[in-house]
Amino acid sequence: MTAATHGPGAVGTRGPVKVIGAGLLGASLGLALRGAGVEVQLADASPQALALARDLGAGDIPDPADTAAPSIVVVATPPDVAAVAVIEALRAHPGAVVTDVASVKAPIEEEVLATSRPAELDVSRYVGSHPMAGRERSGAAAAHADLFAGRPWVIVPHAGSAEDAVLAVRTLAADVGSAPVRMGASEHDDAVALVSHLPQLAATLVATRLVDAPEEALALAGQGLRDVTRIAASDPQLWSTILVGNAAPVAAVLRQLREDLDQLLEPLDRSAEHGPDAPGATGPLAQAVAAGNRGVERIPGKHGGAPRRYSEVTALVPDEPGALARLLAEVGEEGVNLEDLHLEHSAGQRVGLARISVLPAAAGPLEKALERRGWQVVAP
Ligand SMILES: NC(=O)c1ccc[n+]([C@@H]2O[C@H](COP(=O)([O-])OP(=O)(O)OC[C@H]3O[C@@H](n4cnc5c(N)ncnc54)[C@H](O)[C@@H]3O)[C@@H](O)[C@H]2O)c1
Ligand SMILES: O=C(O)C(=O)C[C@]1(C(=O)O)C=C[C@@H](O)C=C1
Repeated sequence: MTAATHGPGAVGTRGPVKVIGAGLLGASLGLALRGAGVEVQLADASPQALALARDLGAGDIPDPADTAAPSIVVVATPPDVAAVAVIEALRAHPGAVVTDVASVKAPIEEEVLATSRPAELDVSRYVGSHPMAGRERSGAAAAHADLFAGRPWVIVPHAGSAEDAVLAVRTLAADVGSAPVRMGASEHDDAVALVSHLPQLAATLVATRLVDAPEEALALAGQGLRDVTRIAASDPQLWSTILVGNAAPVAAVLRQLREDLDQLLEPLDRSAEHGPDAPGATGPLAQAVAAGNRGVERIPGKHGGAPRRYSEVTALVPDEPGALARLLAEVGEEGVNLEDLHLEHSAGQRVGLARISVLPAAAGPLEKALERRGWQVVAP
């Protein structure tokens, strides 16, 4: 795995950084910045959330009477309260650059610019942003310092953002291992409707089909179902706020999906009625799957470069404490970089399947090495 930070001394961000909203995103940022030697001040509307983030090492809770002025304030609250928090931060910290990490950008930008009177508030210090990094769990307990490593971080200046403020947010993103990408707010919102909000809803809809499914069917679930439903476990409150914030672009991509669904139903209904050899049934289905092949090929590799295929090495892991940690440690001892990891548990089995993604050249030697070390390696 890639280290999130470059260690103390190699970062450009001048602290302290104040993080408002110490949940998954805020605490992960705090952990990454502190790992890089940057001072982090935490704030949260929930005293318990704040204490948890502090206890996990994401930052300090400064004494208001004795606090150094932050150079950057990062608002990591839910999107519906982000604009108000940005405005309050611009007022409370007149020397600071202020950014937010909310998943939608245009409504927040509009609210900040509309609410602010330029005479009393310097909105040139506000630059919206959005790290394309996260997970299906909320709160500081799910945070980790590597969250941003290798992921795009969208920098979304408004027309009046000062270039030195843009640079400060870019530097912050780069300091936690992200790749900064500059975009306008609407361009960003259209893009995430397709690459983030549509997948969330697709996963949600597929998982919803499981709610009343028979236990016997669920017991057969394999990696395919797990691959497409991981993010269906996301926080309903956060996601409903994201979706209403980006309603028009999300509705537009959902309508396209509905058209695709209707086109799939036609050959299926024909086959169901006239049998699998019915004229005009197989062709459209093959075309639909082939179109998906072309789409998936276009998803960039995890470091934002060209798509790159990894090879999978699959090992059986006994369901006992420490077994997975031992396997991963041994992969490291073999000098192999773990590109990704999926765990599969079969109902009623006392073993799990650990699917380890590695560079293709490393797969064969790793399989042999793991077998030598006593692991049972199975065909992927
Ligand atoms: N979860 C993801 O995968 C992800 C990824 C990228 C960006 N984001 C964005 O990051 C932001 C935070 O998401 P999260 O997943 O960390 O949520 P979270 O629920 O884990 O954390 C949000 C925190 O904000 C606090 N909070 C709420 N209102 C507040 C207020 N008015 N002032 C101060 N604190 C307040 C909450 O108590 C909570 O601790 C959201 O805007 C979200 O759209 C989330
Ligand atoms: O990996 C995940 O769990 C995510 O879904 C993270 C994800 C995404 O869609 O990529 C989700 C929402 C955020 O706004 C940014 C990142």
